[in-house]
Amino acid sequence: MMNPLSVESYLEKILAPISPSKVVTVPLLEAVGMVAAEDMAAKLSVPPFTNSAMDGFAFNSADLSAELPFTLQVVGEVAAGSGEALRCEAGQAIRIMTGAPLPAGANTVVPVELTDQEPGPADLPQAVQVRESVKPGANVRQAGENVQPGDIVVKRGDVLSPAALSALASVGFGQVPVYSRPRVAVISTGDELVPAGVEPGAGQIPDSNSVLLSSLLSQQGYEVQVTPIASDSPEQLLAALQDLANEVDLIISTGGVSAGVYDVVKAATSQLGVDFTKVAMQPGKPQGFGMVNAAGKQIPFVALPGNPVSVFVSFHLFVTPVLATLQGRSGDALTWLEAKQISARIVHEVKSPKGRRQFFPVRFLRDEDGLCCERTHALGSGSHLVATLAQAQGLAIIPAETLQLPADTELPVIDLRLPWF
Ligand SMILES: Nc1nc2c(c(=O)[nH]1)N[C@H]1C(S)=C(S)[C@@H](COP(=O)(O)OP(=O)(O)OC[C@H]3O[C@@H](n4cnc5c(N)ncnc54)[C@H](O)[C@@H]3O)O[C@H]1N2
Ligand code: MOO
Repeated sequence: MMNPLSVESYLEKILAPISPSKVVTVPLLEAVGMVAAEDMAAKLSVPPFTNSAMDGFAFNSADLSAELPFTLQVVGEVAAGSGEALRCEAGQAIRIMTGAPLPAGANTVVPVELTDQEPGPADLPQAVQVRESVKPGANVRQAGENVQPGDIVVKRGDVLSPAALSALASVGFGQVPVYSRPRVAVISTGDELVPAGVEPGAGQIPDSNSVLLSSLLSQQGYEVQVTPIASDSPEQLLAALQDLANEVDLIISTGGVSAGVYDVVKAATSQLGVDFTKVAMQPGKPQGFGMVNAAGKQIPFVALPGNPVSVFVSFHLFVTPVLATLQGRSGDALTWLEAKQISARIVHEVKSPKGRRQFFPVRFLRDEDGLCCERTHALGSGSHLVATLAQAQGLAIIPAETLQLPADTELPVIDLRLPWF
């Protein structure tokens, strides 16, 4: 039997055949969380024109005097949004508002508080007395000092955060080319499952996996299609896959990947080229992945184990990077995962199985020594502990070679409170 793959090797294996989805152009207001499909070069400079950083009076620094106070004659006013061409001659000042274009001849602004004038609404004075010293060029924002036309503001593969979108707006864009957001299908398999809210009969349990996956996906902005529970019949599953391939860009199933007699996903999809592997992790050991040829296209198919905590852990470790790769995100999956890791002290002893990296749900606490965490249930990483997933804020990680750790050990923890994008 093959040795289990490491989490890293498995990730590399499943991401290798995935290429980004098609490019679409969307308005900035619809693009948050999507990934830029092109380098975006500024069309406008920022600032677009030289302007004042303060409400005050603009003048030429040649008029600065070491003798304070000194007086300038006020010859006009310029407010933000004004396109009026004003000129400031020697010995003159122009009243100016924050963001207003600096008049020709002026290169310095004195804030109103450093003059004899009262801040706030007031008639235009005939003269202004400057009472405190001002440096030449003070309070002036030069055109293009942030970026100039042609400067790259967002790179292909960057995730469009609210801040990135505001940057694009500021340099002249109203829309942006992005990789389309994948549509995702979720199939839970198992004859024992009944839909959430339906009273289970003998030997039956509620289907919590499809609720978990579809909610995780919709929380990240994906369009999700949940397929009514497929039975443990391979024919029915194959037919469902063919239908779904027409409508979605990724199919995720849960259950039926292990060594059971009725492991339907394994039985049905091995013939489609889906590869079933053991990964050296706990929970989440049995995993399946393949590019499935259906409806005339190749669709990534992720077959997760049925145990609910295994689904939760596998979603964060594998499905999220698959989705990020489908969306053309730059960089590599291990860096994305590392970006979600913090260090926290575990307040109790932990045990871990040999040869498998353990991921167990924790909640965060704070004590006199700072950030710490504790398991959400005394059974730690048990893959069936779905009811206490409600409290999971992080996934603590125990290295594969570690079997036991004392209380108060610092551990890496995937912080699930942080957004993936
Ligand atoms: N002989 C072996 N047995 C098992 C092995 C093994 O290596 N050898 N691996 C164990 C591990 S580890 C896992 S994980 C599971 C994976 O099992 P399957 O993917 O085949 O999943 P099922 O057998 O269908 O279900 C497992 C478990 O999860 C419950 N389940 C399934 N679907 C749902 C759902 N939608 N909502 C809630 N709960 C669900 C199901 O009732 C089972 O209790 O295999 C071990 N066995
Ligand atoms: O890998 Mo299984 O997910 O340990 O229970």
